[in-house]
Amino acid sequence: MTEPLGIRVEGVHFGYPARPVLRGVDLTVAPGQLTALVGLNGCGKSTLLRLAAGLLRPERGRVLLGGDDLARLSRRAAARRVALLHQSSPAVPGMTVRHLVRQGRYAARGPLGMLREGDDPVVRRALRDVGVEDWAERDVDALSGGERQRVRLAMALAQDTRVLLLDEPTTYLDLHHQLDVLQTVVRLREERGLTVVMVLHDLAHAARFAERIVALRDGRVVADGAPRQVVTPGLLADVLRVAGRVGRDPEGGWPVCYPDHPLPTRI
Ligand SMILES: Nc1ncnc2c1ncn2[C@@H]1O[C@H](COP(=O)(O)OP(=O)(O)OP(=O)(O)O)[C@@H](O)[C@H]1O
Repeated sequence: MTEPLGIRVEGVHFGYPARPVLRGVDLTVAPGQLTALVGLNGCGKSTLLRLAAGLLRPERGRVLLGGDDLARLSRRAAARRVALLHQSSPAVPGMTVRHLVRQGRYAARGPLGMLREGDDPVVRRALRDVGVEDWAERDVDALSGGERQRVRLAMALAQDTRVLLLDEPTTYLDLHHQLDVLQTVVRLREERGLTVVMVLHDLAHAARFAERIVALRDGRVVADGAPRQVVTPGLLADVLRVAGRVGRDPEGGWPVCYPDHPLPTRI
């Protein structure tokens, strides 16, 4: 197992034209930590992950991976350290699952774009990690939404990075595969020492699988801590704009939410 890498987001401001999104985000993710990022639609979760992956540059502040400022790393050097599972991506007509997952190896390619020796075992392992090896020769555009989501996760794993950023990894998945994917993430993080940040809309999953929950509102971190401390009726109301109760799982002890009704929201 290689040493896990930590992430530091320092005073980050970012906006799209005419739309400020992040307004001074500070966040330190310890090496090997499994963090869930929660918040309302449009509050900036995906933007924060894109900044942490080096796909966007902060207007102010900086993002460090393992102590190195991402702004000083080339796109390829960053992609060797951090993989991002995007929220969605278009299907590529005629591309097989194996071919798509191999795209995850682009950062590991040599200067002439050739796959280095040893790439295929990484691709095979990624296909196995999410249980899609039997589909390797199928066309991606012939897969269901949930099947495609798992293949996209395999592509991110094929990058073989120490930091994994997952933007809604359970989207399109049935409950069986939601649990399967989240347990796989927990297992890989333990086995390979990955640092994981994942955006989850399901607070029940965040409370059960993450060791830390970070909540964003209006472009700022407004709650940050262990699920047992952070998941409260106040968080439901203030951050997720839902009135509800919070109890405890009788066996696991993690917080369980009983949402009741939505509260007014500006977004
Ligand atoms: N490429 C873009 N150009 C302009 N505005 C954008 C762009 N991408 C996102 N935004 C806007 O920035 C804000 C934050 O978007 P972001 O995707 O980070 O939110 P999010 O918290 O991930 O939302 P969701 O839960 O819906 O995925 C939103 O208001 C969105 O409309």
